[in-house]
Amino acid sequence: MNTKNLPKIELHCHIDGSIRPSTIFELLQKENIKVAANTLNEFNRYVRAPKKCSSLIEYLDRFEYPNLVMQSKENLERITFEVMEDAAKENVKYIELRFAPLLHLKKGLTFDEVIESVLLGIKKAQAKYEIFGNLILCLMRHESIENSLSVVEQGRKFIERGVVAIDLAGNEHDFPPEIHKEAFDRAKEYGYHITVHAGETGKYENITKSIELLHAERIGHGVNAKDDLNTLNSVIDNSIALEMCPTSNIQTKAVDTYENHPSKMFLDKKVLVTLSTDNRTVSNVTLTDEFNTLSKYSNYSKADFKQVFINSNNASFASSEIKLKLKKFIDDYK
Ligand SMILES: O=c1[nH]cnc2c1ncn2[C@H]1C[C@H](O)[C@@H](CO)O1
Ligand SMILES: [Zn+2]
Repeated sequence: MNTKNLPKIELHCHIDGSIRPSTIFELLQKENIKVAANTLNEFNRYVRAPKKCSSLIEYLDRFEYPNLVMQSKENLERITFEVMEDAAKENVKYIELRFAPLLHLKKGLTFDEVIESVLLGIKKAQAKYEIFGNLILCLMRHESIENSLSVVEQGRKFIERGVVAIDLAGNEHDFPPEIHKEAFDRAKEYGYHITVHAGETGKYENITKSIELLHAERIGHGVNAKDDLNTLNSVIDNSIALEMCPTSNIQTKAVDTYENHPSKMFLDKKVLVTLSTDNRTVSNVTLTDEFNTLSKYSNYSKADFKQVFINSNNASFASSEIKLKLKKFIDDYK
């Protein structure tokens, strides 16, 4: 099966975890920022996580250098364009990119400038390639509720202009979902879609909490639903799509091996499984790589990948017009 040619949809891709290492290295040098490496080869290990980290916390360490070069309009636009370009070149037809806007205000950009630069990168990539994109704003678990509310408030004017949803990301182990409930109540009121990282390396209870308290329509990862039947049933009964990212899950120790990753078992139980990279650079994967790994270790067939496309399209936060265009890609694929 040629998985590269398969039309694909990616719903869970962090911009800051998906910048080309060569771009990060180039921009750090251009901006005279000290780097602990002399060559790109040496630099790679600072932005790519080991195959197995000690925990999600070690994985999240790899976002330090990317953040340093995401503090200007030009860089934000270029980086976003390149992530879309890389995705388009492996037949991703629609991508929902995400990032945490408050992490990009360190060198004087305003919130609006940050969002506008990223949206411009998306727009330029859409003009050049056969790919559509939308943007999800991440609230960070360790940050204050005031900061979360401020993202929801300031992002509001960008709904319908490319911003489609609010997410909760970061250290799940120490910061349960309910801390940010007020921000998610407000997000729902304002008409954002909602997705929440849950059941990645935290407790499976975070999945039902995210659905019931934070109004999640989709769950980022959700692997821990394998450990509790009531949780899995709640995912199925509420038609919650899971944004599953196998390689990232192994790195963060959410799952021990590819063979034990639950995505195929969930798919066979009619869970709305979708597949993504999470972080193309930090996890050193493309979506094609993920598909190849799944066909090797989890026995995914072409029909399974088509079902994943259909699930992803239905669960996407795209307009009905875009969804219709995307449907045609899979209907036409033989
Ligand atoms: O897999 C993840 N789990 C939780 N948080 C994550 C993951 N990958 C990236 N992040 C965090 C680090 C980024 O700086 C932030 C926004 O993209 O989201
Ligand atoms: Zn993620």
